[in-house]
Order: sequence, then C-alpha cells, then structure tokens
Amino acid sequence: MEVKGSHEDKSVVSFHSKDFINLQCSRRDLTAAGRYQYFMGTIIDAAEPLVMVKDANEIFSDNKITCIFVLGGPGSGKGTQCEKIVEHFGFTHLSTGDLLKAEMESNSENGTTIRNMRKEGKIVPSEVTIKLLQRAMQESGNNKFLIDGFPRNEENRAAFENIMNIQPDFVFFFKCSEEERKRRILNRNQGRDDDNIDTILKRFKVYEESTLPIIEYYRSKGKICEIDAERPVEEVFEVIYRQLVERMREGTDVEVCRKEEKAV
Ligand SMILES: Nc1ncnc2c1ncn2[C@@H]1O[C@H](COP(=O)(O)OP(=O)(O)O)[C@@H](O)[C@H]1O
Ligand SMILES: Nc1ccn([C@@H]2O[C@H](COP(=O)(O)OP(=O)(O)O)[C@@H](O)[C@H]2O)c(=O)n1
Repeated sequence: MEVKGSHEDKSVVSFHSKDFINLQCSRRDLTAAGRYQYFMGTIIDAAEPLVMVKDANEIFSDNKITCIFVLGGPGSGKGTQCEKIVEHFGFTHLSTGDLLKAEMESNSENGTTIRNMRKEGKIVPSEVTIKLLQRAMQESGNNKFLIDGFPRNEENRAAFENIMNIQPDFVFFFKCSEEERKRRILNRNQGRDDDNIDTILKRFKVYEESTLPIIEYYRSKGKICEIDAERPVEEVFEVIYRQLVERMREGTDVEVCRKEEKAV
C-alpha cells in the first residue's frame, strides 16, 4: 500500500508486516482527513492496529545515553508500565525501589539503613541509591535507561545530576488518585514488607511532600510527560507508547512490526 500527498513535510514509514507498507504523505493533508494520525514523526493510518517497535535502537540514537525518569505516587503503575516498555523498546529498566530492596536483602553494610527507611516510607540517602544505579547502568551494557521511582526528592535530583552528569530526556509522570493507588497497593500481593496500611500512608505523605515538588521542577523545565495512570493497563500503555515514539523520533525512517507479530 502506498499513500502519497504533497511533498511538504514529507515523512516515510515502513511497517514490518506480511508485506511492507510505505507511506509518503503530507502531515497536513492526511491528518486533516481525520483518519490519519501523526505518529513517530510520521503519518499513519489510524485505522491500522497499534504497531510495535522491535528494538529501541531503531528509534533512539545509539550514540548518547537516553535517560527517562518514571515518577508517580506509590501504586500508580510505574513498574507495570516499565515492564511493558522494556518488552517493546529494549530499554534497561532500573527500579530504584527494587535495587534498594535487593541491597537490603544482600545483608550489605547499608542493609539496616535501607530496612529502617523503607519501613518508615522514608527516602534513602542519595549516595546509597546512586551507587546502586551507577553499578546497574554500567553492568547493563545498554545506553537506554528507564529509571523508575527516582529522583524522589531534591537531594536525589541534585545528586544524580552532579554525580552522573546526566539530564533526563524527559520524565513520565503517572497521575493517579490516592484512593485508586491505595486500592492497587492493598491488592498487590507481592509480599512486600512495606505494603501495609501504616507504611503506605507514610509513603503517600513523603510522596506529596518530597516528590511532587520534583515533578513541578521538571514541569517548569518542560520535561514532564503527564500520563493518566488511572485507566486500565493496556490503555495507559497505548498512550505511553505513542508518547515515546513521538518524542524521540522526528521525521526519520522507521521499521516497525505489528503487535501480533511481536509474540513470534
Ligand atoms: N492501570 C492499572 N489498573 C489497575 N491496576 C494496575 C494498573 N497498573 C498497575 N496495576 C496494579 O497495581 C499494583 C501497583 O502497580 P505497580 O506497577 O507495582 O506500581 P508502582 O510501581 O507505581 O508502585 C500492581 O498490583 C499492578 O498489577
Ligand atoms: N529513589 C528511591 C526509591 C525508593 N526508596 C525506598 O524504597 C521504598 C519503596 O519504593 P518503590 O519505588 O519500590 O515503591 P513505590 O513506593 O513506588 O510503590 C520507598 O518507600 C523508599 O523507602 C528510596 O528510598 N529511594
């Protein structure tokens, strides 16, 4: 299938399906028709099912570190969506909560500090968290990172920027009501030591007092990509997917494959 419009603002996309489809079109002409959407810096047929990128290298530059922070209240679905992003884009997902938990369980010298902080829902000092992040980033051999649950306060943010000298490309902010988040955490059933009502309420308070200002900081820098995380998992992911590809790739060729072929 080939669609052609005027060559103003031309984009090309190849769909990796049974047969390849090339679209060469004008963004204005096609989106005006209502059926087409601007997607991945290209025009796509909105009637087509959501397509999936095979590998992050097809979209994200290989030459620099790509760093996306994923923020949102406890229970907003950060871990759930990060897993899906990894599955489709090949990022390395680093959950700072998980890294700290593993460090606590390894009986390292910081174990007791982490255990006490987690119990109170408090934020572990940056030097501990950043060391874990640094190690995990080096060991990954990747240069595309989704950093989940970090930075959680001003100290985290400033320390990361100073020590790592990396700025996030942008920040996903998962917006979700406290009521829904509480319901999700109480149903999470992962045997987490901090998913009890006392600690949950403490975490919510720390989130409001310490993490929301960081979100506002990134908003003032134009780096926030706000996601309605109240919706069902697949709907949230669809929005994230579109945001990711749109933000990171503008007007270049991309090879993508259909969702159903991803399972092959
Ligand atoms: N969009 C959603 N709708 C309903 N439940 C969700 C949604 N996203 C995640 N969950 C569930 O809510 C719980 C918390 O999600 P999780 O990804 O662990 O959140 P976070 O990492 O932000 O604390 C998990 O049990 C997960 O399966
Ligand atoms: N950057 C971080 C992330 C987590 N943590 C600690 O780890 C706990 C669990 O964090 P998490 O990200 O796994 O879970 P949620 O609170 O997002 O559900 C937090 O309550 C903090 O005590 C931290 O101190 N610093």
